[in-house]
Amino acid sequence: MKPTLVLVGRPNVGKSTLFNRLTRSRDALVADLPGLTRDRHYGHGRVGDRPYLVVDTGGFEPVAKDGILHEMARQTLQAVAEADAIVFLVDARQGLAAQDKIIADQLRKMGRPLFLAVNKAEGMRRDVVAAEFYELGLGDPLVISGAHGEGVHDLVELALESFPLDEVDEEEDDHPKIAIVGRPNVGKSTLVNSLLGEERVIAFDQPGTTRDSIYIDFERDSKYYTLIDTAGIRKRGKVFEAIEKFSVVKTLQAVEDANVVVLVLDARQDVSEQDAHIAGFILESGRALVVAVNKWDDLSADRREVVKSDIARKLQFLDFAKFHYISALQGSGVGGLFKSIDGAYASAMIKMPTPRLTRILMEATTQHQPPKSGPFRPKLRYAHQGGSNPPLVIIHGTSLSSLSASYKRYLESTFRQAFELTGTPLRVQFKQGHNPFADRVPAPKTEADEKRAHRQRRRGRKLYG
Ligand SMILES: Nc1nc2c(ncn2[C@@H]2O[C@H](COP(=O)(O)OP(=O)(O)OP(=O)(O)O)[C@@H](O)[C@H]2O)c(=O)[nH]1
Ligand SMILES: Nc1nc2c(ncn2[C@@H]2O[C@H](COP(=O)(O)OP(=O)(O)OP(=O)(O)O)[C@@H](O)[C@H]2O)c(=O)[nH]1
Repeated sequence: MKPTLVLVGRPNVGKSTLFNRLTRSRDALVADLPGLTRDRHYGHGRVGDRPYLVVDTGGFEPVAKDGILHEMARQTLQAVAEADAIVFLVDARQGLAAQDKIIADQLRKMGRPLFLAVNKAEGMRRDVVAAEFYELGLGDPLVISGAHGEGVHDLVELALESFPLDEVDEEEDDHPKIAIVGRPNVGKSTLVNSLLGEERVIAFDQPGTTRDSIYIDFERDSKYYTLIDTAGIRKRGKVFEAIEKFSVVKTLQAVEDANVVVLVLDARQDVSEQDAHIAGFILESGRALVVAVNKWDDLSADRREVVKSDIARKLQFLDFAKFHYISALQGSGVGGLFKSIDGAYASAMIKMPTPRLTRILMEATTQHQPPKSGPFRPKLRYAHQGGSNPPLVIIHGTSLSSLSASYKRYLESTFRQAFELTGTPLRVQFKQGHNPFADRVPAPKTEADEKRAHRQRRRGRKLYG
């Protein structure tokens, strides 16, 4: 599982600036999609060959006793408690604030690995900046500038140092691993009950046994599925109960771990910022997706039309996914949900043979040539599959850097149609072949090579000259 870094600190210390820097490389992947919020709080980061997840906890007001700030503080504390490493940001320019001490006290109690980062320190002397923050008793302050990227790499490397690199899970299961996610109160537990309640649950740990077992295997219509548990689901009598409430960190990790994500929305409420953040994260992760708009029973007929179009507009960037309008409470629409889960899983795991991919590519370029850019026309030579879940198509050729975004989209949708993909993103990558002429006369590398090449040229002249 990827380690999760959680950024905490009082408002305005530079958390979102740092967050953006840490997740920036992935941003390009999902940039400019209509409806996708730019102001995100969850994302993917990578340092060297180490991937990790980042959570920006937003403005943290630890003293709020009730209301929305209190609720935010509660969720922040939970994210912090579940973090693999906490990065606590303070502001070098403002110096040590009273609120920093309150937050530090709370964080210390969590017993998680904790890194104190003194931010906005560009152009300042490290030792001078660090000095006053020793008082927090959190060890050596790490002096950084999120805006300028100074010290950021070292900070992340240090924070991730003690986590083993994820070994790649080679063993491929042949059934979907499903994560059911959504913000608090949309009906996830009710849906889980309607799924598991009537189905044969194959392995289920009874109350009181290990809290770490997060996979629940079940069978439905003679097919196997694994549910990734985000809320510590336990069986009590006839029903299943969630022992924990909504958990950001577990949600993110479940999405990473799943093949297919079921995003649950509440039809009675507008698509919220939190819905959009979770949706954006799912998109970025590349997982297959089915959207379940829940509590549909509670809506009048004309209200339903309004809600449908509103959701479609706001979540336009998820248009590759199937949307289902369900009632978890009444168990209606759940069968259809499973059809889409199966379809999305099959699409996500599809095998695309090189000859077929290349043939589709050739047909596509014959129908529409890639437009010339400058003196060269991009030449697309062949395509092969580079991965699954999401399926990745790698196209090789020359002058590929001048391919336009719209031409890339054309290719993507051609592959998507040819393989009838549903419910999964498809990624297309372009690999520039090397210049074929450069390979003909390899450049001499050593003095001995140079002499050998010289001899060969002379011999060649004698023979043919
Ligand atoms: N000089 C300097 N300014 C910075 C740096 N990082 C962030 N800032 C500035 O600090 C201000 C707050 O930055 P944000 O990233 O929005 O801070 P935040 O902690 O996310 O704030 P909240 O969302 O209110 O919690 C902005 O004006 C940033 O431009 C830095 O490394 N150096
Ligand atoms: N009308 C209606 N109410 C529903 C439906 N599904 C769930 N609810 C109600 O919505 C409320 C929240 O449902 P939960 O299943 O606890 O929601 P959750 O997403 O698991 O909530 P957290 O555990 O807080 O993340 C409960 O009162 C449910 O009875 C539905 O299909 N229709």
